[in-house]
Amino acid sequence: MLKNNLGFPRIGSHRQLKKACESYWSGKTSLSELIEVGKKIRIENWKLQRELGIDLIPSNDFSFYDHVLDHSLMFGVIPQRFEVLKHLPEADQYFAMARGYQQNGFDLKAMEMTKWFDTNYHYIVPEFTRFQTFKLNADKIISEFREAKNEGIITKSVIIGPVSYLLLGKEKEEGFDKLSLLDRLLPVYCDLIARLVNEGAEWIQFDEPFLALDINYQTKDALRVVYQTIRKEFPALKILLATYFDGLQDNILAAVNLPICALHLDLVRCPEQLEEVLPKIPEDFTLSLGLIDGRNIWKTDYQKVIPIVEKAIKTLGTHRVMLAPSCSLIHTPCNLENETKISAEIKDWLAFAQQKLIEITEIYEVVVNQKIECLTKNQASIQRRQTSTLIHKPHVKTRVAEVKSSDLNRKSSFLERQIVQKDILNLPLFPTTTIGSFPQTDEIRAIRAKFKKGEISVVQYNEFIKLHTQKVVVWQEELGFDVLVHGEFERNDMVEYFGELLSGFVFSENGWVQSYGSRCVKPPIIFGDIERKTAMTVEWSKYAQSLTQKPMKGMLTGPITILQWSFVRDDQPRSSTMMQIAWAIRDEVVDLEKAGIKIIQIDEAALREGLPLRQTKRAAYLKNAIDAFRISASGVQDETQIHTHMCYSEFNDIIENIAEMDADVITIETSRSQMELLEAFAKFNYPNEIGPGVYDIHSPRVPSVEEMEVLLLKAMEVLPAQNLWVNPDCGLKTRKWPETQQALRNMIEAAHRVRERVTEFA
Ligand SMILES: Nc1nc2c(c(=O)[nH]1)N[C@@H](CNc1ccc(C(=O)N[C@@H](CCC(=O)N[C@@H](CCC(=O)N[C@@H](CCC(=O)O)C(=O)O)C(=O)O)C(=O)O)cc1)CN2
Ligand code: MET
Ligand SMILES: [Zn+2]
Repeated sequence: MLKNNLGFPRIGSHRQLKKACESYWSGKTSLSELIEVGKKIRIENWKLQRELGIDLIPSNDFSFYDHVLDHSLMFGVIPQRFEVLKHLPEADQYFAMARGYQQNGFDLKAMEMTKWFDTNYHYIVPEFTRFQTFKLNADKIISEFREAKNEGIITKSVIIGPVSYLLLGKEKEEGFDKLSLLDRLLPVYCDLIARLVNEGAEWIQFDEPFLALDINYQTKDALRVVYQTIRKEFPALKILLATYFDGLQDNILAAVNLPICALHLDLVRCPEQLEEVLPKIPEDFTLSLGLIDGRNIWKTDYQKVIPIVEKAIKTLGTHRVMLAPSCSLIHTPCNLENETKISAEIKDWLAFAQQKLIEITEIYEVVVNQKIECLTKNQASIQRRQTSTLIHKPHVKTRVAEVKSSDLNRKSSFLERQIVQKDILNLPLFPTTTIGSFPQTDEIRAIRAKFKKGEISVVQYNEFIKLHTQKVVVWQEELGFDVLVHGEFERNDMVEYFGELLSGFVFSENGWVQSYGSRCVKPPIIFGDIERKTAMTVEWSKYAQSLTQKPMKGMLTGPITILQWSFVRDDQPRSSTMMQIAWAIRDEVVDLEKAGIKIIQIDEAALREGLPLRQTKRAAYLKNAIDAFRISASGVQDETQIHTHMCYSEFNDIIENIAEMDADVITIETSRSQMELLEAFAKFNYPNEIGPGVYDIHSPRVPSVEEMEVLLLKAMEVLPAQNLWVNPDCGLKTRKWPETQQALRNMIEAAHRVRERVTEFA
């Protein structure tokens, strides 16, 4: 029974990779220093996994920015516009594709970025053209394989399977289907495999997560062709095909009929599938049981898992079963041992990536070597959690249980509210605003770190934050914004900040998880019933409003997003936890209104991401999610304008649900995709107001006045001008000040130009 790992966090246990990348980008360190940091992380990870007893240790799970972009480079899928950078070191071309490039007279937009399935990880979307060609560049994967081999480890290279790689991409021209590129891509995969086999590879892991999604017969056919071809060319190769994030369901036959050696199943997301898959598994086929949750941080209950392992063994025999995490461990933090502040009682309930690998070994020991003490120890923890007095608060549960329909509805319809709001707010056509945060400078982070360490007092810290808030308010007024924000300088992260103020959460010091590129998050851990202890944002919003006559937006994170970006307790339905958060946010919204705040934004950046991958589960999720948002937003008078914000939202398929949220204004991501999304809003006759992002804030590139004007004109073609707002795609916390100032100045100018045009027409 092999112990199989699908992927290990690559950022380093103390975010070494983040620091090294950012330092290289800012010109402070050399490329060779960056490469060295990467190498060190990889070698540490491999050695660690070997020490922990993992048999199938992954390689090529490392990436300097994103593993999908690595594949695009590996296959020469480089958009034409980056050709002009051919003279640069490959690393710089790579980072240019990820981040855009605005130097030395060049001005290249970054490639699109989107969510990796239902996670908070973002990948760079491959861009395919009709006549797309592929050319192998296997340097990275081969050199990583060799690196590990030098350490005496024959790794299992991890690659995205050809079908999933194509499906992850986007057709940049009309009139072709990306799957039709398979004929040209497959030979290049075969060349790649040949190279790996030549180096001594035994196992290769092909990730085909789409097999766990709703796919059509063409896709199943493509999978068949791919793996038959590979099998034919490499009869001795051990192909492990990994699926994750959901169950195979109607794709079971398609999967088990593939000529592969091993199939990995996510038995955390879909434990039911085992029953159906087991009898269909062909002879000599190994099953990798994904039993350790790669998407959460709770200790595995061995008593629940071991019978599953035994069942698989009974049908297949020990040698045809593997133990594994449910998916790659990049979605969990590295090491619980680095936590010093989580109370001993709660720490006892948790497992981070490293501990999850230990769990695999322990389960193996219990099953194979009857090492019962591992089980006994595990059961004691599980029981301590179940009986802990920290978790349950009856009054919270009661409040959530007693929802009335009036709790879910604003007092009047949108059209009625719009009239009173227009009257009170008196905003011009195309009102300008931003999404909330302004640059979180190193200075601000350093001061917060000092405050957290107790080196400065709360008074000193608050004075410092107030000063920055005041500066940004003055600056927005000077620039001519219509609706202002306070900048969110007091927040470490839009979810962690609220978690810290609510009960039922704990926090790690080092529990970082990669979100995109060098950006990481430290998801709070929800262990118990959630309650608002005191007002969370009112003082900051009141202070910011006191500095200006213009409306100051109150800024909150919504229940869906707080849930989605936390590690959520697994002892009650997620929807119950979401409703508890919804009530806490509602109380805050009402308090903001009482404090004189006229516009309140409730960010639901993660609404789309939380959407189940399988169609059949979507309606139930959406019902709960929309209810939760409505509970949080409906406590106010008609006069109070509720905004919501979503980023990276491919929500063509859920536009009706977005309308049901009934936010007075929604701001959304659209700039990287050139307003493509708006057609969905137009087709649906979306009734409420919309701010389509015209400035892509995920890139340091400064957009010109003209290009934002063009985007606004495009928006006007499909949506009524009186419903349009002008704003960036998302918050500005990750940006630097100079580019932010320039870009926003251009944005305001673009809004003015469009206003003039419209008045000329009128
Ligand atoms: N949770 C979440 N998910 C999200 C987003 C988001 O904003 N939050 N946005 C979307 C895009 N994803 C993003 C993810 C992370 C960041 C981001 O900026 N992360 C920061 C960390 C934010 C943070 O927690 N900051 C803390 C800790 C900062 C820190 O690194 N402190 C230093 C100490 C500082 C010093 O002494 O100088 C350290 O610990 O080493 C703070 O400000 O207090 C980063 O990677 O740099 C942005 C967008 C989608 N998903
Ligand atoms: N209000 C938040 C901000 O501006 C919304 C971000 S969505 C990831 O940073
Ligand atoms: Zn956003």
